[in-house]
Order: sequence, then C-alpha cells, then structure tokens
Amino acid sequence: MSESNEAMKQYEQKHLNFVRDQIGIAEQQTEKTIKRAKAGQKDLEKNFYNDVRIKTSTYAGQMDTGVSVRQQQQMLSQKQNRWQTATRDLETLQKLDQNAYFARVDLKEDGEQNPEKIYIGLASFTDPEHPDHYLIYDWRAPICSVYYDSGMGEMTYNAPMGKQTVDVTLKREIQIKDGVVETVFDTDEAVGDRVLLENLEKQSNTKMKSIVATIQQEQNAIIRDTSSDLLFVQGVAGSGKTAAVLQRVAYLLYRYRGNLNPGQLILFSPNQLFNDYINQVLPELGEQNMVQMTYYQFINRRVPHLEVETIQQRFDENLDIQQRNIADFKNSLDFFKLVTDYADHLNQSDIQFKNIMFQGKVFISKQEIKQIYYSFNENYNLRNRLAGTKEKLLKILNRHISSEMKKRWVEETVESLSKQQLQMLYAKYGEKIEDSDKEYNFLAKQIVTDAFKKVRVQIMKNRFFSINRQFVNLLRSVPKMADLSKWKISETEWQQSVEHTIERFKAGHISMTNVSIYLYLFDLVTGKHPDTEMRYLFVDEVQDYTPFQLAYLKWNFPRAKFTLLGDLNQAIFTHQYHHTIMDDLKQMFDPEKIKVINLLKSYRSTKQITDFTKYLIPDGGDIEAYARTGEKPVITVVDDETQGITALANQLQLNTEVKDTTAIIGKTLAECQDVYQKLQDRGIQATLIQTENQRLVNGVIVVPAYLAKGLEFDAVVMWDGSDTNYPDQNDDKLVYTICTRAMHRLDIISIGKPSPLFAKVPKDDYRQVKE
Ligand SMILES: Nc1ncnc2c1ncn2[C@@H]1O[C@H](COP(=O)(O)OP(=O)(O)OP(=O)(O)O)[C@@H](O)[C@H]1O
Repeated sequence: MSESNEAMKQYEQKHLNFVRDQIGIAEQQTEKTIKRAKAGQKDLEKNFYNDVRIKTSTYAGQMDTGVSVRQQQQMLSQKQNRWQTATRDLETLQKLDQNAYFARVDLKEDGEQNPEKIYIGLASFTDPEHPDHYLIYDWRAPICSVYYDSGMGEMTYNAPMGKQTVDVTLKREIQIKDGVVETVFDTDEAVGDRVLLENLEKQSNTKMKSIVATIQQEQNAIIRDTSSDLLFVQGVAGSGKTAAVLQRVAYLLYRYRGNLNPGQLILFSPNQLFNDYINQVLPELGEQNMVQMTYYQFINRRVPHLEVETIQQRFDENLDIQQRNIADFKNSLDFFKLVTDYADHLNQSDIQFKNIMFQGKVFISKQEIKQIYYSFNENYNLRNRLAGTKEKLLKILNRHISSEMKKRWVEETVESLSKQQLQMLYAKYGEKIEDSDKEYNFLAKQIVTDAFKKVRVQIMKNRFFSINRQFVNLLRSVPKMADLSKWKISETEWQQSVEHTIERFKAGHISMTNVSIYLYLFDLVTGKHPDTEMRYLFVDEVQDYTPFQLAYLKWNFPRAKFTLLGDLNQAIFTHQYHHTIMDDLKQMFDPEKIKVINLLKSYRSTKQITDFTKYLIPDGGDIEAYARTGEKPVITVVDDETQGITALANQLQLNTEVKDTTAIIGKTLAECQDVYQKLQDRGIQATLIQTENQRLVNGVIVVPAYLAKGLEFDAVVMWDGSDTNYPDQNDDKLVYTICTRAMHRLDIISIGKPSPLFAKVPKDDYRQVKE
C-alpha cells in the first residue's frame, strides 16, 4: 500500500522532531562538558605550581618534582583534549541539528521479522539515553553502502567481519532545511535522479561542494575501495572523478580512524587554482584536508638553484617531431629504468666528483675522492659508499688540522689578532691560558678549525659530488645504454639535444622532463630514503603525467596505495604515451592489485552540451549525457576581433541577467590578456586569471585553457574557436577540455571560419549564427 506523500512527510517530520530533541539534549550535555573541561583547565593552569610538589634540595626531591610537573602537564593536556573533542562534537551536533540526514533505508537482516530504519547523514548520532541505538548513521558506515548501490531486495555490503546480506525494503530521499522536512521521495533505484537533478541544476560556485547525498553507484565503488594497490579511474569530463576522490579521502579517514591521519594522504592536483577550488569539501564533511600539491611544487622546492619550466611555458612550447620523440623517450618508463641501471653502474665507475677546495687551492682532489669511493667492497651500495667516503674525508680533514697548525699563515694570523678577536676566542674557551705555548696551540687550533669550516661544510653537504656533471654524464651515456632507433631518434639528434639541455642548464633552466630525471638520479646517488609514512596517494588529471613522473612518485612513496584519476581525452600536456600507460602501470604495481573503473556519464553539463562535446574527440561515442536539459551550444561567427568583442559583451550581459558566472576561456595567456584589455576598454568588469596562484572569484573571469583544468563554470564562452586558432585534430583534446568546463551554457566565438573540429558535430546539436 503506498502512503500518500503528505502522510510520509508528516511521519518523517515527526521522526525528525524526535531526533532533533535528542540532538538538543546531546548539545546541552556537550556544552556542559565543554564548560567543565574549560573550567578544569583554567583551575589547573591557575594552580599549576601550587599543586606541583617542589622539592629541589635533594636528588630524590628533584625527581619527585619532575614527576609531579609531568603529571600536572598530562592532566592539563587531557583536559585540553577533552575540551577540543567536545568542541568538535558540538560543531557536528549543530550541523546535524540543521540537517540531520538525507536518506532513510529500511532493511531486514537475516532472520529478522521487522525491518530496521536506517537514517543516513553526515555523521553518526546515537540516542543519548541508549548509546547503542543509532539515530543517524554516518554515510561512510559499511551498512550505508546499500543506499548507494542499486536496487531493492536482497543486497550485500562489505562489513569489517565480511560480506553481509540484507533485504532492502525501502529507500527514501529526505530533504531537510533548517530542521524542516521539505521533500520526501521514495525510490527503488540507487539514488533517485530527482535530488541529483536538483543539485546539478544549481549555480556553480568558486568552491566545490560535497556530493554525499547523491553519490552514484559507480562512484561509490571508487570511494569505498580498500583492496587495490592501484585504483585507476578513467572518467569522461564531468563524470565526478574529483568529487569521488574527495569523498574517498573522507571515507578512508573514517574507515581507518585512529590509524590514519590526514598527513598520510597526499593529493597531486593540476594547479593551485584547483586546490583552492576543492579545499572546502573535506571541512564540509567534518574532516581535515589532506596534503595537496602540484607535481611542480613537489619538484620545484628541491631545486631552488634552478628555474623549472612553468606550466605556462610547458603549454606554450612547440616541439617538432624530433624533439617530441626525445621527450617521449625521456618521459618513458624505459628511461626510468635506464636511470636506475645507470645508478647501479655507478657502483663500479663513472661517479663524478669535484675537488674539495681550500683557500682557492685543491685540498682533496676529485681523483683522491674517487679512489676512496671505489675502495669499499662491492657489497656497498651508493648510499653506503657516499657515507663511507664522507667519513674518510672528515678523517683526512682532522689530520690536516694538526699539520696545518704549524704553517706560516697560521702563525701570522695569531700574531695579528686584535684584542677584540682574542677576547672572542677566549670566550669560547672560558678562561685565559697562562702558559704561552699552550696559548699559541689553542689559538692556532681555533683559527685552523675556523678556516676549515668551509671544507667541513663541503664534505658534510656532499658538495664534493657534482650532480650536475653526473646528470650530463648520464645523458651522454644514453646511446651506449639504449636503442635510440626504437624511439626514432638518431645519435646526432640525441647529442644535439644533450648540448641544448646543457646550454639551458648552464643558464639555470631545466625542463619538466629533465628535472624529474635529475632528481631521481640525485636521490639514487645520495641514497635518499623514500617516504614510507604516506599511505594513500591521489593524482587528479593523471593524463598530464608522464610514465617517468608516475614511476618517480611510486619510488618516492613506496608504501602508498595509488588512486589515479584521469581522462585521456583531456591530455593537453602529454601526447603519445597514453596508449601504453596501462602496460606501464602493470609493471609498477602487482597486476592482481590493480582495479580499473570507467566512468562514462557526465554530470557536469547539460545533455545539450555533453552531446555537443562528445563529437569533438575520436572516442566520444560512448559518453553518456545526464538527462538535464538546457540550450544548445551556439557558435557565433564574426568577421574580426572588434565584432567578436561586441558579441562577447552581449553574451556576458545575457549571462549576468540570469546570474550565471561566466568563464571566457582562451587558448593562451597572451590571447586572454588581449581579450581582458578589450573588455576593460569597454568598461566591462572581469577578472583575468594569469597565474595559478590567484583565487577564483565570482563574476566574469578570463582564463587560459591550461589553468581551467578541473574547474567548472555556469557558462563558458570559448574565445576564438576559429580554424586559425585550432586548425586540426591535434587540438581536439584542448577544445574538448575547454567546452566541457560549461555546466549550463556554452558559447563559442569564432573570428572567421570555425575550427574544423566543430564540423564533426551534427548540425542539429548546436546553433551557428553569423554576426
Ligand atoms: N553523484 C553526484 N552528485 C552530485 N553532483 C555530482 C555527482 N557526481 C558529480 N557531480 C558534479 O558534477 C560536476 C563534475 O564533477 P567533477 O569535477 O568531480 O568531474 P571530473 O570527472 O573530475 O571532471 P573533469 O575531468 O572534467 O575535471 C561537479 O559539479 C560535481 O559536484
């Protein structure tokens, strides 16, 4: 018998009132706890020294005092903890008071007669009177999985004690606002489309929102996976990859609470803007953010003396076919292995040292250092060799200090010491020495040690090893170690590229490709310990990573489980490798522990936009649009830039009237700067995003394509989608990336003939107008 909607609503409101009453009671109790903990803490602080037994005259007394201080400190920190936990609890309760839950599932466990009602919300809440009775289940609790997975009837879910089967008899979506039930809706699907549609129709924001109430089944599989070492998600634009990964972080922090902290999860994101865009999701879910950085930041902080190619330079660079072949080779997993083998071979020969200098002269020659380095037995690895060499060099230095003391320059320095300098030296020693021989020895030793300080630093900081020369030596050795023809590279081309790298290197520049090689080599030679604390590593927009970079990340975080998210159709930095990426990954991870999930449905854009964009790329046929409707995309063809700016201004006016935020997305930064200036000239307000360090703002923004990665906007105007700007297939991924940023509206302005890429879209799927 189906209940009328009104009756359902009344029932749920009554239940909600009951739950809110209990929340109210819990809030009061928690407030009391906070007050008590605060007062206790204050008392403790006030009486800290009164309560400490201070006895310092005897050793036992001092011990006793120490113990007493420690006890007081411990009590203080316990009180502080209690206070902090209670404060956090209160915040959660206040959230629940506003919006207690978003769904109800009725289910029967094996053998039970009556179904149990499970209410699902952002956090768990138990009846204050009966702590075993859950009034709200945290969405991450194992049992809540049945809500997100499809269908009704018998279903299984993974619980800590193994697979559990339940009979699901009801799934209900409940929308609550400020403590009032607004809508109630029963569904027999996974998560009904209604709420999802409502959520997707909302206007965009400069901050991404959580999606816990409407997680889709395939996303749930990503969020709750705990068995794979590598979870690889290939998802079309807007399929919720980023959304899923953020809820996954929240899930993992819940699932492994107490054993996993946010510092053990790291997210590599495409740029800083994106970091800013997503940084509210986890706090909204009551969790702290994980470590977030870009690959550039990860690398760049380690080479402060070099200027690493920026995201913009990388995007603007136009490689010819030979340079591309070389880059493909250097970015490959083969090259990663080559560097590993090369480092292995350094155990026998070819290590590059520098002379250790003292006062402009060679103090220990590189040949001598090399001899020491290779004097250790063959079981030594590179780390031990370097450590052993360092130790021996320090011994040599100490021996030199004694002999150097007898040198003429030392005598001269001692004689010419001023009164002030003498005082400073004595201050170090403590008192004046009466015996003049002893005094001379003392002063000479101080002077020589001081003078050799720089030598000591050279030894301690491995400055006798030249990573720069080693890097060049590696590059020069490549033709001996690899079959270049496999990569369609001639030896001359290779040598030329090495010379070019050296030239750039001497001027302090290094490319993104070279810097990973450089650092990996450095790490191997110096025996850097990888980070074994990191448990989970996430890469968003993985299509822009090279196999070398992924292997280097794996090397750096050997114990972390990897979640890689990407869309090969949005690869705007990498060109060729993606056909083989899965083969490469199978070499890095146990193939049995790799799980691949494909997401084909796009949630971001309207059906009209998705149907348009899927024709822009070769394999777009499989992309499914979500049934949310809007206007067809419009291509406006203009004769010149002035007309284009007029068309743009008109469109902005229309978008602003319906309160849409608009992103004008251009190909390059230069193009965006130009458009921005022209808008300024016409008195139109906009924000130009030039670097990733800026913040997203509401209103109109002008942004180059490579910085718009991962972001979304109500409306997108693609600036100059002409055939001059995007002449051929090589640009398809870029055009696809730009157009798929739009949620509700997509306009393309083309100065002259539109790009041939648009010709692939059926005429019915867009409107073309001529100004
Ligand atoms: N289950 C869901 N419920 C509500 N909104 C969703 C859901 N899945 C995705 N979305 C929304 O769809 C939009 C696109 O999601 P997201 O940015 O995670 O996609 P993506 O796959 O990372 O996209 P891209 O690769 O294009 O950057 C976001 O606004 C997100 O909140």
